[in-house]
Amino acid sequence: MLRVEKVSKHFAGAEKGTLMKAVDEVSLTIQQNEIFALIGESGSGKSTLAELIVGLQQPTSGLIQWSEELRALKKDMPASWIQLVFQNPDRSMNPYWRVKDIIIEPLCLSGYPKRKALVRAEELLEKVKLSNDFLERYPSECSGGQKQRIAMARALSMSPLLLVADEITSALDPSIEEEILALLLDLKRSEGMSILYITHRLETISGFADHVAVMKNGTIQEMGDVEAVLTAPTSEYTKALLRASTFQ
Ligand SMILES: Nc1ncnc2c1ncn2[C@@H]1O[C@H](COP(=O)(O)OP(=O)(O)OP(=O)(O)O)[C@@H](O)[C@H]1O
Repeated sequence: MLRVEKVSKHFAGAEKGTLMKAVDEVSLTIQQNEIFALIGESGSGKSTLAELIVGLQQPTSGLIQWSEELRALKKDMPASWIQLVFQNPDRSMNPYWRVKDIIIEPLCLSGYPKRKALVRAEELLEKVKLSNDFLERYPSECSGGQKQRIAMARALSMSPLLLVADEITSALDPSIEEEILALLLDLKRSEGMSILYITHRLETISGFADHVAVMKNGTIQEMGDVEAVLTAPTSEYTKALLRASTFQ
């Protein structure tokens, strides 16, 4: 569905004349209706790759392309086909707005009449398993897990083909993290979308993601079917990550 081909993002390094290769010649394909996990330690290049995919940064070289069928469907790819949810939902929420206004903003910006958008907001809250009374709340009246659900409802309002979830459970308690992962699985099934799930926690992806790419220093060390990578890793780096995680 979305092909990332030999994509690099280089920055000027700390020392004069050096390069920081945040992402270096990364290639991967995200299929329709799959959860693709991107795993790696802090600084491995996950967020930079996510921002390249979403279009928030431009690659130094390489290509990021929708499949031919999708390109044929729409000549110019609308940015709304990819939505991003961050680790910190407060980054994308105006604290002075009620939840209903936060959720309907992308719809209204794309020309949806407000009354229709409000009806849609109720449906979206239902999809992320929050009751209607959240519509009138402010973000400060919601927990971290509830705010992540609201951020997801807002992202879903644009019916994305790909949802990029960047460390969205890192700041949550393990039980809330489990609930959010179950919700993502549900959404993959009900909405038929793909999810790029970025995390440094290898132990969260078993039984959840379909494919995984393991990143280190801007490059992919290993990639494949999740259960195969977790049970029979081939790279020394993945083996070390597995030893350090609580995954058995
Ligand atoms: N604008 C920039 N200028 C220079 N270096 C950058 C820039 N953005 C990122 N980097 C560097 O690129 C590397 C990858 O950063 P990135 O944020 O993608 O890693 P990450 O795996 O997402 O880490 P984390 O899990 O901590 O967010 C890091 O060494 C970072 O310091």
